[in-house]
Amino acid sequence: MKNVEIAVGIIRSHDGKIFITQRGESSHLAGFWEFPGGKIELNETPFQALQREIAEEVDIHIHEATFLKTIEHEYSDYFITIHTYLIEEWDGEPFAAEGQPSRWIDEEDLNADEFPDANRSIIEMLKNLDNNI
Ligand SMILES: Nc1nc2c([nH]c(=O)n2[C@H]2C[C@H](O)[C@@H](COP(=O)(O)OP(=O)(O)OP(=O)(O)O)O2)c(=O)[nH]1
Ligand SMILES: [Mg+2]
Repeated sequence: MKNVEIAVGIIRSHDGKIFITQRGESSHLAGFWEFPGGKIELNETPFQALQREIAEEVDIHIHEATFLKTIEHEYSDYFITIHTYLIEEWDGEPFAAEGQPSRWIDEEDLNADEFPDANRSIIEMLKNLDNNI
């Protein structure tokens, strides 16, 4: 089966809100909310892909991000590998640069049912992150 490798950013403000976007009507997994990001291109590191995708999709520039973890998930027709980063510093103001719906959401209100299945363990990890500090 095909393997898709992506990098995504959890863009978190100082007051604990996370910026999420909604997948377009015509896309695969349409209607689900997601963390901005996308596919890693040839000759790109995961962080370079993150920087590029975050600039394209939400128009902010990041100098650094904290790598959280890599998760693997099997959808019915492909495998996905997701490199997850926490972004707490950036230049600019995030907005849905590709016209997709977007919102800031309190971390505790993240609902795994509104995200693709692969995101379930990412959301669990996020909710545990702050309890463990
Ligand atoms: N961006 C993102 N993609 C996710 C998440 N969870 C998840 O299963 N995916 C899947 C959906 C897609 O199969 C794949 C990412 O594809 P994409 O369509 O966003 O890739 P891309 O931004 O490079 O866009 P494109 O050039 O292929 O149109 O990862 C998530 O939280 N964020
Ligand atoms: Mg994308």
